[in-house]
Amino acid sequence: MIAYRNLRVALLGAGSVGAQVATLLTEHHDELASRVGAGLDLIGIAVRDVDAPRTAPIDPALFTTDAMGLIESADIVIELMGGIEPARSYILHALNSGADVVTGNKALLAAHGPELQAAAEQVGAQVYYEAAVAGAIPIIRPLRDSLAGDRVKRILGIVNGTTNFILDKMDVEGDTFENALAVATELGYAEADPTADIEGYDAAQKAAILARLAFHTDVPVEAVHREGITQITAAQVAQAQKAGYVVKLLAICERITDPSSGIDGVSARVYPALISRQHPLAAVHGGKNAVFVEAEAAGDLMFYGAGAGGIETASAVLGDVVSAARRHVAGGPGVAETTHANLTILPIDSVSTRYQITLEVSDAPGVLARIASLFSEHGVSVETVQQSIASVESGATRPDALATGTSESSGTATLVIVTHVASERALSRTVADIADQQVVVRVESVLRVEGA
Ligand SMILES: NC(=O)C1=CN([C@@H]2O[C@H](COP(=O)(O)OP(=O)(O)OC[C@H]3O[C@@H](n4cnc5c(N)ncnc54)[C@H](O)[C@@H]3O)[C@@H](O)[C@H]2O)C=CC1
Ligand SMILES: N[C@@H](CC=O)C(=O)O
Ligand code: NA
Repeated sequence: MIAYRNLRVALLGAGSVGAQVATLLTEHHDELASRVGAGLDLIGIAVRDVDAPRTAPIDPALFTTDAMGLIESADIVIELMGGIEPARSYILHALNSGADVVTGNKALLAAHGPELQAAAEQVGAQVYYEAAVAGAIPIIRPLRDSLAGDRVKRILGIVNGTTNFILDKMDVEGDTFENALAVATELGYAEADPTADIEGYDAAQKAAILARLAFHTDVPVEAVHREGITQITAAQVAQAQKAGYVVKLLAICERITDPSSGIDGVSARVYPALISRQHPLAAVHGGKNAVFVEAEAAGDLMFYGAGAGGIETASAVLGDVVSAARRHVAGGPGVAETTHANLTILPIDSVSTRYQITLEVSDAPGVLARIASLFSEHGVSVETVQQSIASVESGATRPDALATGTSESSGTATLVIVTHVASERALSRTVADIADQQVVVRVESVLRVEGA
């Protein structure tokens, strides 16, 4: 039985996600009302242009350009416009007007999360943002609530659908980067400016949000080390495949200790990395996302599903709307988010991981021994070395002459070296010294190997 008055819901933005939220709120009105114990009435949708053509069947009477007026009449405000302003001002206005806020705006949360949380706390309201990380996948609540009694050690996340789609198409179909990006954009995965996806900004925003929840520490998005996928070539993807790896853009949030200073802290970083084809994240194809959480007591957990897409993301938004509505009905404060741990955010130099280094070197006796000695001088232990040798006449490859030092060729060879865990500092010094060697034609790539 529904005893509580109907709750007034305002929606800001009617794009890919907003239009789906409006449709679901309307079509599922009675079902949602019985779950919440109160009707959820969509009272208006703030848009830029009330006459713009819409693909979703939404009552045109709901559209308004008066966002502030709409916010002031609402119990729950759903922000799905994206961007920093006016979204930030609208959300602050909503909180100060006593409304709870639901948003999917990771760019805003990564840049102004602490300000919004403080504003919510001050008035006893709450900001809900399950849609902001990994779309439909429940990951905010699991980190904030389900794992609140555990200690998270590390998160490895595929949190950007666009880049996973591109890398997967290059891996599975041998597609080009450009073509795969065009398809991802057509499917509605990419941000309005896809630079946010392919240069890793979107994943870095999500990493900042995840690290904050996992380690109870504010993590400014500027402190997240970020590398995108634009430097990844078809040749690297093919070589990874041959070696039993797959290239994925990973967001990594980890408790680490700096090997030089001994400072204990948090690393948040985004880069394309190799992971073994045996790792569960290797099976995340297309635009799907997955977040692999390693916790002290729970062990390994993986959260998998649709990280992007209008209707899929609308599911996460509606879940938050129901939570907000239930809190209105039941009363009481919002769920606390703590940042009391206040850990140091460590730079990329403090990280230790495994690496794959690909070199083009002179095909001459003694070269391998020289390269190996440089790794050893810097304390970087080598796990495997593979080589192929380009024939000067044909350009074809033949295996292994360089290892035995028997080649008389004046051509070049490709060396693929995988290290054991080494510090980023030691590795970059090693690579700098290698690049200075006369026998080294070029350092083709240095990729981190994650997931061990
Ligand atoms: N599309 C997706 O798969 C996902 C999107 N998100 C996030 O959800 C939010 C919405 O994303 P989309 O729906 O994809 O974006 P979109 O670009 O399709 O829709 C945004 C809508 O807001 C409108 N808008 C912008 N500024 C406005 C203003 N000042 N007043 C009124 N309307 C305004 C735009 O005209 C547009 O119709 C973003 O923060 C995005 O990062 C999160 C997870 C997945
Ligand atoms: N552009 C993003 C959309 C969801 O956050 C992505 O590709 O994952
Ligand atoms: Na989510």
